[in-house]
Amino acid sequence: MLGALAQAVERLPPARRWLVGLSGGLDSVVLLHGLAQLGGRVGSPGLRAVHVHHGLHARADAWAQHCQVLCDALEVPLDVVRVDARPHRGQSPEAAARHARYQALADQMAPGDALLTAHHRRDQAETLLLQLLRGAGPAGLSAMPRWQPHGSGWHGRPLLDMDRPMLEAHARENGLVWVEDDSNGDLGLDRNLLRHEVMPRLRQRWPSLDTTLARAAGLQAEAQELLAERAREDLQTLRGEAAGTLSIPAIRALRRPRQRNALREWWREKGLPAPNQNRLEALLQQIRDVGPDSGLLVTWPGAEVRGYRDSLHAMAPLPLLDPASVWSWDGIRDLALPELGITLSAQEMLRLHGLEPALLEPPLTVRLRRGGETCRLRGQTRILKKLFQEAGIPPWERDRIPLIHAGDRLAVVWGLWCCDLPAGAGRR
Ligand SMILES: Nc1ncnc2c1ncn2[C@@H]1O[C@H](COP(=O)(O)OP(=O)(O)OP(=O)(O)O)[C@@H](O)[C@H]1O
Repeated sequence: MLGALAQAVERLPPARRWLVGLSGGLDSVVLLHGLAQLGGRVGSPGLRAVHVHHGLHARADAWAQHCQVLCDALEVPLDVVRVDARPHRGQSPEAAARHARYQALADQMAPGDALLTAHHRRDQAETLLLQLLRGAGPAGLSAMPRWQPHGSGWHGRPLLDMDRPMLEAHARENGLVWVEDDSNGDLGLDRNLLRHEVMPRLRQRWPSLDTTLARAAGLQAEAQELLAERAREDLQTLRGEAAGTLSIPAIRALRRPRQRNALREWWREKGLPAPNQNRLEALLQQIRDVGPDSGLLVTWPGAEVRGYRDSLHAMAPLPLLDPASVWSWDGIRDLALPELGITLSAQEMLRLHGLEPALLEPPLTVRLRRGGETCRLRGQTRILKKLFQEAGIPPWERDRIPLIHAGDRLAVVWGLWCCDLPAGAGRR
């Protein structure tokens, strides 16, 4: 096992430090033990273990304690991180725990760190089958890569080419002790049903099932890489006018499979979840049918796509805002507006607008657009809506732009215009 592990880690990118995700189960105990044994080699990165305490199981404290005993014996530092793994509406408890776990593990990573988990070949085979049963395409059927970017570094799986019996043998030979999670026996969970009932039956007939399925996953990963390459090429020609947008007419000119392929890559690059098949088809239909400015909008959990003029915009769902919101600003200290994703500062005001906010007529208030606002530009009074239209600002952005008022006058449309001020006021 150690020889295979040494080879596997040599194929991983360099790292300053390895953080091992230690559940206390057999797989991660073997991984940590193996890495600790290799640790004496010249040039090995520093080693640290992280145990995520989900607080969900009656024995959760005992698992954390078990990890501590093991790490003390191996002289590997351990961090026990507690997380809130309560599921959101519509989320399964397993998905919530998994999400909280990977977030907590990513939070522990410093630049140059690598997260290592103990997924092995059987996990890979199960993942492929689960994805197949969900109707996944090549991206899902690629299952788990040997490594991928994660947090501020990367996430590697050095046991991915190893069989479970090899890990068990290593544990036996070294007298390792591990904990069993009794939820692993719950056949109500899809993965457990596959693991305990379906795969053993398949393995009787096809003894090298795990290797064969892992090979199929590798072939899918290769096909997916080519699709992603094609998508990246297509995205170059699809770029819309505004940064990060796509041109609707250019998308229309592609055949449907290429449209789908390019859009999936676009969401992936933006870190947004892809929609399910129904939502994707609804979007493609709107792309085909809507005219400019007819309000293309398709939403799904975690993302929304909107059309404005000829461009397609994708974003995380916009939080609802109260148009009556008013913030007061002293024009000196930074004013964070998290609902708008903006922080106002005197320095930024000077940079963007050449204005010293503290010199504006007090009190300074920040408001949102309610309709009917005007701004004097170069001596001419203009309706704000018209200015937004001329500048091509999409409607959903217009309502989120801070409007800084000096007394009762609109003085600054943040990032865009500085409305005419009485001679000399506020300007440096
Ligand atoms: N509580 C935990 N704390 C730290 N690391 C963990 C914890 N649970 C699991 N891990 C790491 O994640 C690996 C996979 O664990 P497990 O198979 O239970 O995950 P899963 O829920 O099936 O999801 P996935 O396989 O997608 O991570 C483990 O081998 C271990 O390295």
